[in-house]
Amino acid sequence: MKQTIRPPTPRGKWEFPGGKIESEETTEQALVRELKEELNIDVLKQSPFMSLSFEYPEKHVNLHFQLVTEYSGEAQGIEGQKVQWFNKEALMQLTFPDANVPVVKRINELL
Ligand SMILES: Nc1nc2c([nH]c(=O)n2[C@H]2C[C@H](O)[C@@H](COP(=O)(O)OP(=O)(O)OP(=O)(O)O)O2)c(=O)[nH]1
Ligand SMILES: [Mg+2]
Repeated sequence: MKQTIRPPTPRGKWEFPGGKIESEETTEQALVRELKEELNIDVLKQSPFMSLSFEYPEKHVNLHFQLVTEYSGEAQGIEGQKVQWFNKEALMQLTFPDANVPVVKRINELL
């Protein structure tokens, strides 16, 4: 069974690991950097999974979700955050930020 990892959040909901793309970076480079910084893993293979825009009351976000199919190392919450692997059934029971609803739906359908 395919599993998906999510890291913690200061915002009280489960989130996928990741963060803001810096101005000189591609999406792929940003993911490699963020997963090293947040989980101490090295991403070896990734591909686009879904992109979307969402309006929170306080901000607009453009989110690019990537599917990581190969990595080395063992995921750890090295920034002190809670990290856990969930299978798909457990994933569907979690509470995510509102912007994540379409991606969780697509995980349910495709993975
Ligand atoms: N990482 C992550 N961010 C998400 C998700 N869903 C969602 O709406 N967001 C939003 C929240 C934030 O506005 C933005 C990502 O910010 P972030 O806090 O992860 O950024 P970062 O790692 O660069 O952290 P920082 O240095 O700015 O503290 O995207 C998600 O599943 N994962
Ligand atoms: Mg982050």
